[in-house]
Amino acid sequence: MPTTSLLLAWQLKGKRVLIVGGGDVASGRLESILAAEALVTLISPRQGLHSKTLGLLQQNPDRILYRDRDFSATQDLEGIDMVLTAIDDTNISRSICNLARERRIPVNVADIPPLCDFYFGSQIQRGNLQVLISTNGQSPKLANIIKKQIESNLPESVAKAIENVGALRAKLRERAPGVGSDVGKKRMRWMVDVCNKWSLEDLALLDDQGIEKMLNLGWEKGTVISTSEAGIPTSRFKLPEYTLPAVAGFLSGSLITCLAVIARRR
Ligand SMILES: C[C@@]1(CC(=O)O)C2=NC(=C\c3[nH]c(c(CCC(=O)O)c3CC(=O)O)Cc3[nH]c(c(CC(=O)O)c3CCC(=O)O)/C=C3\N/C(=C\2)[C@@H](CCC(=O)O)[C@]3(C)CC(=O)O)/[C@H]1CCC(=O)O
Ligand SMILES: NC(=O)c1ccc[n+]([C@@H]2O[C@H](COP(=O)([O-])OP(=O)(O)OC[C@H]3O[C@@H](n4cnc5c(N)ncnc54)[C@H](O)[C@@H]3O)[C@@H](O)[C@H]2O)c1
Repeated sequence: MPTTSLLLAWQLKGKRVLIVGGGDVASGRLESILAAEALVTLISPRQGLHSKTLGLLQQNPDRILYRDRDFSATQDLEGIDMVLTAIDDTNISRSICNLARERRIPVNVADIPPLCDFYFGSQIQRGNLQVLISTNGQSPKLANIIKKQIESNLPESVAKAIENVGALRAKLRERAPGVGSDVGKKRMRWMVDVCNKWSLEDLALLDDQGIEKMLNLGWEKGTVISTSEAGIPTSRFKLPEYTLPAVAGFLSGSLITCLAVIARRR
């Protein structure tokens, strides 16, 4: 078995991230870092900025501290929690990496694995769902292809189901607060039962009234109610997505066979 990476969901909100470079790759890094609500320092001469980097700079003037110059010195690393470089000069990248490591600041140098404390991966995002595909540095392009395969198999309802379960959990915590206590154990058991009993499609249909019913009629009595008890239409008898193409395929196949038989008889 290969040595693996530790995959985590890094909470960057309010942390300061330094991005060195403003080209195509840096623009992707910048977009992801802004989505994580980090504070960004971007160092890159204006004339080399990619149009996407420029657009993000213009849209987020309060969240990006922009320096229109090359990376200069150790002062650029003061107060920084994470360093990302995406420049086309390996020697400068190596020296920035060394400076960051001396200060124990995690660093990623795009495309140079030995200079990375962590790798980026191919990402799927659907609302609060994030999936990271990493090939452990072996093949970024395959990571991108695998991402598309996973994406095409994700149910439509997944983002909504996650959002609704998040709302249910928040309401449950208001009703039964406390951490690490017996009520905490009961809460967790009940949430596990809800997620096991209700399908993703059903959870995606849950509304505020349904949540109230689940809590009043279910949680309070130590049980999980059904979708009909919660007053939401059941999705159980929905035809699977592949039904229509399968039926169409079967019918056209039968038609072609019939025509072939008729033609042969003539
Ligand atoms: C996933 C993605 C995320 C992102 O960067 O955001 C990402 N690379 C992407 C694209 C991509 N990169 C390259 C190609 C050309 C095809 C090819 O070479 O295969 C393509 C495809 C394309 O361009 O279409 C070239 C390349 N990349 C690295 C090396 C060096 C080496 O392997 O030694 C070389 C060779 C340089 C050379 O030959 O000179 C290294 C890394 N690239 C990583 C991430 C990390 C490992 C990810 C993993 O574990 O899977 C790692 C280790 C470090 C890092 O940069 O974090 C993003 C796709 C996002 C998406 O679209 O879904
Ligand atoms: N991991 C990946 O997904 C991936 C994919 C393609 C390329 N890359 C690598 O990422 C690097 C950047 O690629 P790109 O296409 O964005 O390059 P690019 O040439 O478009 O952009 C480089 C940027 O860095 C800036 N720059 C150069 N020296 C600088 C310095 N000393 N200080 C601050 N800014 C400086 C330039 O002005 C420019 O904005 C390359 O080394 C490339 O090999 C990585």
